[in-house]
Amino acid sequence: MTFSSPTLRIATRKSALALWQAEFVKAQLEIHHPGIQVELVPMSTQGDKILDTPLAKIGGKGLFVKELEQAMLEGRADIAVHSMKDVPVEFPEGLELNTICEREDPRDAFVSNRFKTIEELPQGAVVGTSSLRRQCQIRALRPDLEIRDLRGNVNTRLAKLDEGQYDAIILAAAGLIRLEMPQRIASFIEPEQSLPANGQGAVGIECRSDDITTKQLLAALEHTETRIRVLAERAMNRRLEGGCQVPIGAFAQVSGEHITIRGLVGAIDGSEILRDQVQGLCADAEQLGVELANKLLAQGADKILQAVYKDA
Ligand SMILES: NCc1[nH]cc(CCC(=O)O)c1CC(=O)O
Repeated sequence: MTFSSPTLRIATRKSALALWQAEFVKAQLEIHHPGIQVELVPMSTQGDKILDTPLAKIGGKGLFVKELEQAMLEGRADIAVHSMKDVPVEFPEGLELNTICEREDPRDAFVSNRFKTIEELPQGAVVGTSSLRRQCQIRALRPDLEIRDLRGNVNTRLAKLDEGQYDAIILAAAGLIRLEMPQRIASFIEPEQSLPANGQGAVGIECRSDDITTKQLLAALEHTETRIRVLAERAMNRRLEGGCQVPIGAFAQVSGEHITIRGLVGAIDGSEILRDQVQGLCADAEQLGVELANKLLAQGADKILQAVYKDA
């Protein structure tokens, strides 16, 4: 299909990873729709500006997406490309999460210049992560380690590791793979040790609900299996009322018509970790996510989460 319509504008954050994802969507659109004009509209979000405070303390859902959404609502951009992990579960009136692209490796990565795995770290080693989810799972595995806050985009975090501020850091494998730094991954952390965040490794595209032309263009970028998995994971988070800064893991896998979803809620100090899983048909993915959340709530997840929100 060839195009003579106006330029499609992509609102994006300016971090290397955000730009990579926006360029990826641009390239995909150009492959599927020869002749289309696509342009990036880079902007800073609140989450990019506040760099000195742990994310868990700033709170507020959608720290990294609000400015992008404003641009779409005001007609300065047509779509926004997000890491699904950072996208709030609810959308503002007039906007929708239209497309979910194929997922990259969803696992967390152990990154260190001296050690290969968490097990190899010496007693009391310093591990950098600002994610409450990663923090509680690492603490449960290795209570002796010292967890220190680590903010900034992927390159900033790597620079802090290289300066020697940490013995190891934990990052999403997807970011390192996309930024062509897979050699930085000392080892992948399996979901049994660190259950990924909902949506980790997946890219989503948001647009105005009434923009039929754009939606037709985006249809080619949709990846059905990823959508099923991510919607199941997000349904679990939504039921637990978890924003993006919570000690919650959610990870779904699909095999044929069946889906298995694993969920985790942890106390930040790793003293208590609740795990559960559900299985069923892909067609029931979101209901199963809710069911999984209910199982975790029945185990006492609400008590753990209330304590987290109170301390934040
Ligand atoms: N919270 C920041 C963020 N959002 C998405 C990714 C990685 C890429 C992805 O999950 O798609 C990262 C960095 C990280 O967690 O290491």
